[in-house]
Amino acid sequence: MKILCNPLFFLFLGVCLLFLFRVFFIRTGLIYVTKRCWRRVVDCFHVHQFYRVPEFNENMQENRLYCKVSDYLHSLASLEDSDFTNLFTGKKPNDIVLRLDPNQVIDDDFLGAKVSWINEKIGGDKSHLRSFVLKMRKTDKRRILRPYLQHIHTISDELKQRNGDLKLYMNPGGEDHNERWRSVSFTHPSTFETIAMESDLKNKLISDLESFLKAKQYYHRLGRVWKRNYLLYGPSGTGKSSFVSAMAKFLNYDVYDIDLSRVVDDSDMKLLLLKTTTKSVIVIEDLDRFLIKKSTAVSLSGILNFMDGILNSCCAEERILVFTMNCKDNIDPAILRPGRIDVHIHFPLCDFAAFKTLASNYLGVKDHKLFPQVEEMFLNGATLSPAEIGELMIANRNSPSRALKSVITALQTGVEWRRSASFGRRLLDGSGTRVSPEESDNNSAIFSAENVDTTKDFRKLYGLLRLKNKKSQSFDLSSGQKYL
Ligand SMILES: Nc1ncnc2c1ncn2[C@@H]1O[C@H](COP(=O)(O)OP(=O)(O)OP(=O)(O)O)[C@@H](O)[C@H]1O
Ligand SMILES: [Mg+2]
Repeated sequence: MKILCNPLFFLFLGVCLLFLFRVFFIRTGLIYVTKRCWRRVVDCFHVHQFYRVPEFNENMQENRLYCKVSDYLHSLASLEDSDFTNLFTGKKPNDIVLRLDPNQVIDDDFLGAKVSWINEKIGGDKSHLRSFVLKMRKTDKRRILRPYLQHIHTISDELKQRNGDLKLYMNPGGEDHNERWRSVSFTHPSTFETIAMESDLKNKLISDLESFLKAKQYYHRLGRVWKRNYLLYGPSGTGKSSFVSAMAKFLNYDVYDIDLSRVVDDSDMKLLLLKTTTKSVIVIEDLDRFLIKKSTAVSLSGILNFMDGILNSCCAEERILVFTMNCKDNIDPAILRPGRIDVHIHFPLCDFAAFKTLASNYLGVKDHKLFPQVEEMFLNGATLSPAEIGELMIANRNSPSRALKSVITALQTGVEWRRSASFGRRLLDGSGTRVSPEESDNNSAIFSAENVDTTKDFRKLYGLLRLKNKKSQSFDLSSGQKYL
């Protein structure tokens, strides 16, 4: 009984009880319920302000801020405290990425103020419309709103820069107007370093892109839309698509790849454009094929309007438009006039300088005793596309000598191949460009631009070459052609 009168006993009992409470609260998770209730109580004494960041604006264009907020929130450690998150595999095989489930709340602190975000799905479960809603105390609003939004911009830009997280958007076509663009991560490995191209030209193009990036005020002063149109033209397998990737990576822009065969009409094309975002490279590949064969539902004036930027003036700016073609000879001059195309870039077949870049990139060889022989062959007019040479080098990457020998054989073969092809009709123009389908349709299917990709032909040829090499060192082109 005496012990009950001892204050130390009560102190000890109190500590024990507190400890047990704590263990009980943490073990059972009641701590979270308590925290939440406490927060609700505190919230009752504050007036809040809400800001919605919808995924699309009233023109149904993607809201860039939504993407930035999404990137920012998904980088927060407090994402793990959210009640419901989805788990996905990341870029690396063992990476696990957390994604907020709809209608979940995520908390954040900024300059001592507490804010929360709700990942809302507008219009029920079947809806595609999403938004983030920011909730902050009115008393904090004036102090933190602007710096907080600026902070989100900065962090999301840094994240994008660090992760190289670019997106490739494709138009799937079809009826679903909410899904004009479908995106995947843009992982094309080409950069300006890996592209074999005359170094002066490459440097000029890089500085052209750099000066475009700095020219916002200049374009606005002239009353022009801040955009630049490039035409990349040259034979198949010379690096046009790879160059687009290099541009996008250099600029850190997303890529919108418009498949003209899936565009239903001119207004569909307009809507596609309206739904592209600023800081993007918009690409139309093989424009010559669509124009010559008229295999797209988009009219010439639809394409011209797009190139002029009349439509773009009502959309976001800071964008690059790129058109690729195999040959621009038969193209309506209206398409190519200055203003519609700002920069024309020719992608030729390989010369010796480009070959050396490829040898260095693919084989790690800067010099070799077979180089003079290869150089002589180029000087004598032999040539292949960089894609063709790249294929041979990849196939023989373990033995540079074998790779170079196979390139020499292929160069010889290529000369004979092209010579034999030119007996009947001219199939290649001066720069090695394939002629149009109309010009070549009486010739063998091998050279028909619409059916045959030179690279694929060459792979078949090369497959044959390897088979034959096992039996004998010589390669009979005429017999090879029978198999093509
Ligand atoms: N100039 C080059 N430098 C380095 N690699 C190249 C070059 N040209 C082509 N290649 C390689 O060849 C392959 C095909 O190139 P790419 O797709 O860029 O050619 P393309 O000109 O777009 O052809 P197409 O007209 O058929 O679309 C790629 O894997 C690329 O790495
Ligand atoms: Mg291409």
